[in-house]
Amino acid sequence: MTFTQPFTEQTNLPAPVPDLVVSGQGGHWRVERITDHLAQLQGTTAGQARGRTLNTVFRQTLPDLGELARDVASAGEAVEDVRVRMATPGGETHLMATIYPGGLTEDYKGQQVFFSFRALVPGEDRAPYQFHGIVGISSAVSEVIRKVKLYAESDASAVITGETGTGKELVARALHLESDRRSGPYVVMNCAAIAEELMESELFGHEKGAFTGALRTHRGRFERAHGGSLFLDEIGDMPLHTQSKLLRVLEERRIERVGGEQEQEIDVRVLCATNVALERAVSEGRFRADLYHRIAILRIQIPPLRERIEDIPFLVDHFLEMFNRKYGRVIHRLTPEALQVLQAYLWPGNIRELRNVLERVYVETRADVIGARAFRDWIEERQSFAPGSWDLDAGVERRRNQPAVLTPWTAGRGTRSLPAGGGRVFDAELVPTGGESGMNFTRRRTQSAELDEEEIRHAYQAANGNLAAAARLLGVHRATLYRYMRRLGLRREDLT
Ligand SMILES: Nc1ncnc2c1ncn2[C@@H]1O[C@H](COP(=O)(O)OP(=O)(O)OP(=O)(O)O)[C@@H](O)[C@H]1O
Repeated sequence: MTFTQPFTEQTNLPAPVPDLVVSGQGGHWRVERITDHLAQLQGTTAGQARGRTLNTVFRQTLPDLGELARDVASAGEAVEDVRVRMATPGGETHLMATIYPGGLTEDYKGQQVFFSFRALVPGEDRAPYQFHGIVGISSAVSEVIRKVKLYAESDASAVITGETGTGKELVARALHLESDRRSGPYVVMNCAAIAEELMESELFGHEKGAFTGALRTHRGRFERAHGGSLFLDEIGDMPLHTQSKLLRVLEERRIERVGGEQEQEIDVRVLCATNVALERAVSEGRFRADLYHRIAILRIQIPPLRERIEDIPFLVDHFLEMFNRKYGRVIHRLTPEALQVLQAYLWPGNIRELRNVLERVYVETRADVIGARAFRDWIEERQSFAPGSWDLDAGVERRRNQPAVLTPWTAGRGTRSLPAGGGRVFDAELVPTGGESGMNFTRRRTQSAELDEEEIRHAYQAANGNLAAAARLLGVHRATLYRYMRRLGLRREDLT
């Protein structure tokens, strides 16, 4: 299928010919032109779509088309081959987009942005992204990579947010390696791992005798990162007085060692990561608002692994290759059943946890394929240590028509109460049915784990109409609550 169809009305557009032209200012985009083909994909016609706001024509895309338009308009440069997941009236479709800036609108008040889309070519739909060690197939990973490429050209500070183990440091390193600073040093400092009283000397260095125990002159991380990038991990844990000093350094581009009398110029790009919401820390007075605005000029959000379980098979292959090199053996793959077990887990520790579990199972396995049974001990530990880590729906939903693979050793344990922030213990009762070495299981939902309309309504009202809060009250992930609502045909209006 060729997606792009030339516009008849306009002949002098740069190649490739756009399927969509939007114009706007201040982040509000309207559809100027659209091909019939693309409009039909959204259940409308080109005539009806023209003049409407972008997000009423394209209700749900990942990445968001408006955000792509904004990035391209402000950078003034085209971005090629962005994989876009697009909700359509009949389901969803994946397309490759090229987006390029189109200059000012006729009234000089706004900007135009062009999109051209193409269908994925065979092979492209299954080839994972591999970018400075970042592996994945999901639109979320594609979006992260797109932002890294875009932000690598800037020298502004960036904040990378995401739960623990989602790959924030990997992304920071990729930002450094993609930037003009790649041949300079890349220095890391974890703010949570350094005692408060040592933090300033770690960052800015100290002179000999500056304080008791300062036996030698010490170069700080800023000095060591001169000409390169400094990655400040867990910036949310930085004490307030150090935040003030950091802000001054970022503004003046000069540092002074603790106990020193001379300032020196530094040329460092600061990249930060946090797994706490900095906005909340600002509103609670734990993080300086001015520093927040200074460092959060560019932001990259990495979604948790449970929201992109399609990445799991590719991450598994990536880690198996890594362990094959490390241990000098060859394990080819996981069985589909083993993959299903991994995809049903909520991964509170995200990709780090996945890598660690795989390494343990790798070391314990003598065969060249790893089956579901190999994960038995780990699952048992997880069940007792962190109940609430399994959302069997998450793994099951994308593989409708296949039996869910669960584990016999967890069967019939029922629902327990939750740790803070956790989900339910089991969303299902686990029933062995034979299969791979007796390891195939069908899923049977337990009474207590099933959410019904009344329970959802109750939680929704108790949470004052906030679905995320209602999900927390119910002890399920927000995505799980949405799934239940869809399944029960419930809309928000039905819950009031
Ligand atoms: N997309 C990915 N592809 C391959 N490996 C990944 C990916 N994301 C993370 N990893 C690996 O997972 C592990 C954890 O990643 P990383 O240390 O970057 O996470 P983090 O978000 O910085 O964690 P924390 O918040 O705990 O510091 C690393 O071994 C990293 O290489």
